[in-house]
Amino acid sequence: MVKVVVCGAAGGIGQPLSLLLKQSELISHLALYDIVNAAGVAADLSHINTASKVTGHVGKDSLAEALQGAHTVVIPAGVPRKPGMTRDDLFKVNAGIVRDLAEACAQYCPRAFILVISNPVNSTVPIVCEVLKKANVFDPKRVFGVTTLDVVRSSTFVHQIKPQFEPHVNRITVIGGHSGATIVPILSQIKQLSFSAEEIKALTQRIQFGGDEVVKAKDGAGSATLSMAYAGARFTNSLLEASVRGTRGLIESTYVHLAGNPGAESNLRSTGLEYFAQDVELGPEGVTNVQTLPNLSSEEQRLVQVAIGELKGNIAKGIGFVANGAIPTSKL
Ligand SMILES: NC(=O)C1=CN([C@@H]2O[C@H](COP(=O)(O)OP(=O)(O)OC[C@H]3O[C@@H](n4cnc5c(N)ncnc54)[C@H](O)[C@@H]3O)[C@@H](O)[C@H]2O)C=CC1
Ligand SMILES: O=C([O-])CC(=O)C(=O)O
Repeated sequence: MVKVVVCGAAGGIGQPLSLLLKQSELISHLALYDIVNAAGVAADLSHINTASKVTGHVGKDSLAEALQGAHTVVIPAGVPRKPGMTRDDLFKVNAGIVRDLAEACAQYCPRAFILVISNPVNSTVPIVCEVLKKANVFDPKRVFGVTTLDVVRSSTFVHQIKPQFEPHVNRITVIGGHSGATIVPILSQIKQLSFSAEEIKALTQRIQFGGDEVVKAKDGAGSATLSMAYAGARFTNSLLEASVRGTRGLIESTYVHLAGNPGAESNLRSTGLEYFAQDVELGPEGVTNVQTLPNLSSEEQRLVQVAIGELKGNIAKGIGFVANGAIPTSKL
């Protein structure tokens, strides 16, 4: 039974995510932190008749109290996209928010698992890792970029064109990162069904740009929140199952720091990247094993090369932000 902290708990993702986590029997204390409204959300959730205690913490002065003793910190803090924006456009606001939260984690809960939802994930995860490295508390097994929504969408969209594919049972590996062309679903893994080249192309495109569908439909009111809360709760629950209950063999696709993670050597060599999303086995200490990349079709290999090109820049931007404290002027 552990303490889990949600940073950004009053937001569009934070509220339903906290609601879903309130249902976990592995959480004894759910601490909700935000710069606004966290007390109200906590009071509301605290009436739900599950055993966990819920506390609300509003504003920077209460961040230490929120984080102390945390087993896991989930971070959906920051601004979402509006139509016409890329995830990278969020960097100038969210980079500083995520850096400050990571600095507080380094100080108050240096051994906590940190799950990063705030976009652009391809850059915010490097920001968290660089902050923890600077503070000498970095353990690559304990920091995760939450890319589960891409996995959730993959199963759903495949089911929509192949109803015999059960979306709740069949998991599809998604590798690369979490934005547009960096999202590479490995549809060639689905051996039980056949797809035409056109179907694969359309599905891949829809999965890569699934976030845009929601941004467009919400028409200025933000991006995916409910499906993201579901995906975030799924990843958090998998990690808690593996680390608290000790369940073995739990695998999720997630964006992690490769060097220093068990099993990551071959991915490090094949991608040449410091960070990459792929299937990871979870265990008591976080990452137990980074799985070797599955066999890829020639089209998937091409997509991975495109993803690598884009990821390089995203990663460098996150690392540079922590090193220099500055946002590249071209993006201001
Ligand atoms: N990883 C993924 O797959 C996905 C990521 N996202 C990202 O999640 C983030 C949050 O999205 P929404 O919940 O829709 O946004 P939102 O605007 O509804 O909520 C964000 C919350 O963060 C809070 N916040 C702002 N600065 C903070 C700080 N310094 N400390 C703590 N809390 C702070 C705000 O007060 C607000 O309550 C966005 O960056 C969005 O792009 C969204 C969907 C999927
Ligand atoms: O599209 C966005 O900006 C939010 C997000 O990451 C997603 O829905 O996958």
